[in-house]
Amino acid sequence: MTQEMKTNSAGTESSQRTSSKLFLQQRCARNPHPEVSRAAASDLVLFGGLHSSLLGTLSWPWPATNPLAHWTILVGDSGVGKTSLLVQFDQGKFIPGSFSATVGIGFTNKVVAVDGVKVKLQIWDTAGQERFRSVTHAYYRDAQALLLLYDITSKMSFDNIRAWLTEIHEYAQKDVVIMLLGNKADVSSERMVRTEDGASLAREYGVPFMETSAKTGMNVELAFLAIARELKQRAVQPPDEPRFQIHDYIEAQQKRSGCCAFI
Ligand SMILES: Nc1nc2c(ncn2[C@@H]2O[C@H](COP(=O)(O)OP(=O)(O)OP(=O)(O)O)[C@@H](O)[C@H]2O)c(=O)[nH]1
Repeated sequence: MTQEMKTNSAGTESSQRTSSKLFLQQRCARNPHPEVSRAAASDLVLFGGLHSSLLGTLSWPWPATNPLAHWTILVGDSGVGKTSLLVQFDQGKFIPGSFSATVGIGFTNKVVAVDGVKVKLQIWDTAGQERFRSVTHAYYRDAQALLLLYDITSKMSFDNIRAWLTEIHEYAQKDVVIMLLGNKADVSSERMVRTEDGASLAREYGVPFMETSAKTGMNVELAFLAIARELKQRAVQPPDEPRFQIHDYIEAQQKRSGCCAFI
């Protein structure tokens, strides 16, 4: 995947992937918290360090963040497949090639239909590298959902999940929807993390879990649709109706497709 892919427009009608430079500027203006300002400032510097050829290909005018969209953030170690998962969901494709880490943060707007109702997701793709961590923290607070990824071929990325969850609990809202995803399930020959271990960790933290493949598309749509459904239900559900159960939904969908969910 090229650097350009990681940082620039994916360019479909219903979605746009962009640098969050403008957003960060807005955020600095309305949030005087020094940590956020520092994070934003450092991100701007990092974006400023990008090749001008890349900046030239960014879409213009810059799309504004959508206040009606549900904020969903992809987090996890560098290289686990966050960008690839988002590209697969947004464009239905996997771009193989050499790995190029995300710089800063970017978002894609995506509209999905849940029971005939349009649900807007603003999906933020964060950089997994440690040096961008303070930037990511600044976004947790506004997140309604977090997709937390590890790579099933990397034991370290799995071992780091506890640290990610600690961070999430520290910085995110208490009622944020969290889903644990074991990505790269297509690479079974190099598997280092058993499916049961992912499921068991998810159970321990009370979050839904499934294995995905950004390459084959396995469970990618299901992961985002389950999130969209949960967020939609939270937004519009009448108090007398039974609460939507994301665990049950995923299990039912998996049974229907004959695949494998571990919740
Ligand atoms: N086989 C396989 N490879 C994958 C999958 N997902 C991602 N990859 C590859 O793994 C590498 C890293 O993927 P990225 O999507 O860039 O990872 P990331 O989590 O966004 O990384 P950062 O931007 O550094 O946080 C790339 O070479 C991808 O092609 C997958 O499901 N299967």
